[in-house]
Amino acid sequence: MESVYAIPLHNRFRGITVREGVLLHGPAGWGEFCPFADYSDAESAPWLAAAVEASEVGWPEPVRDRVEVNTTVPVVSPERAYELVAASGCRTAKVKVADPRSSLADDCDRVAAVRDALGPSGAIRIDANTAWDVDTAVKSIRELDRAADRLEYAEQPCPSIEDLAAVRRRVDVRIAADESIRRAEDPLKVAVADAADVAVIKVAPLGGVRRALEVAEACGLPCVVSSAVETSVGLAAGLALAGALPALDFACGLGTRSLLTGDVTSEELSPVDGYLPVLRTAPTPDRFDEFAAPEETRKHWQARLTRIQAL
Ligand SMILES: O=C(O)CCC(=O)c1ccccc1C(=O)O
Ligand SMILES: [Mg+2]
Repeated sequence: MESVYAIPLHNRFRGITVREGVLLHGPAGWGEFCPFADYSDAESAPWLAAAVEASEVGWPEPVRDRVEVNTTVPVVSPERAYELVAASGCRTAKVKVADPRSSLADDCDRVAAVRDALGPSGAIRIDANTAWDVDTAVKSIRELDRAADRLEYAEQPCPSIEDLAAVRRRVDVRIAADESIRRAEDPLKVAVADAADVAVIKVAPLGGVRRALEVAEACGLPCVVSSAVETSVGLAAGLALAGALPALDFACGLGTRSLLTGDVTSEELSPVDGYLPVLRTAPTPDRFDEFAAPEETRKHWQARLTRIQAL
């Protein structure tokens, strides 16, 4: 059984305004298949493996029952950033920076507003999604570190591992690797230990909770589990991973439910006081029906699913 959803976002995120995907049901429960539109079939195959693991196999036993999460701040005005962070209840915020629509000065203003909202005990991390070259990264990270009155880490400032390592040698802010791991040809083989202080681990692009646990172990760094902005069905897979990691030293990027205008279930995984429970969720008809995708979208996803199953 399959169900295709289409849920608008509150703000543009990663260039998209509507999140789409398919929910798959099997003997182990519900899984979510939602590679972004620009992902090739080959790159989408691990996303399907993750959804099949969720619905057919299930996940390892967790070692904790709740996970601290960050709130995620898209490219919005400082006023809006302040409101989002204040309303989140989280003590850690991740701020998207280096977007084509915002200058370094805009990013500094947004980060300063987030510091105001969190207070001095909060933690602020930034995510540049590979936007900078080494020199721009060094300059920008130093300025943002000042504007934030200390950054916890800077996520993927540059595209290549070599450039991450070069930036890491020149700034005293921790560096986190995300795209370097999740878009790697063989995530089990990427040596990020000299290039990063933190590994961002995502269930779907790595092919499931078990496979992500292997990648986490192989990289030998403290891990942050992040979402791909899934519904609460997909977020539960991230929570299963965060719940099963032997050590969890940083807040996870799983507080993304609030980026979507709705959910497919009434058992929503929205953080309370900065924490999410390690729970599984199933879609509920009352909520799913509101976001059931139109016919054309359903056909598109059915075709995509069939092609990737045949790989
Ligand atoms: O980590 C978070 O706080 C949210 C997840 C997030 O930022 C993200 C979501 C979808 C695609 C890419 C990314 C990213 O971390 O780059
Ligand atoms: Mg990232």
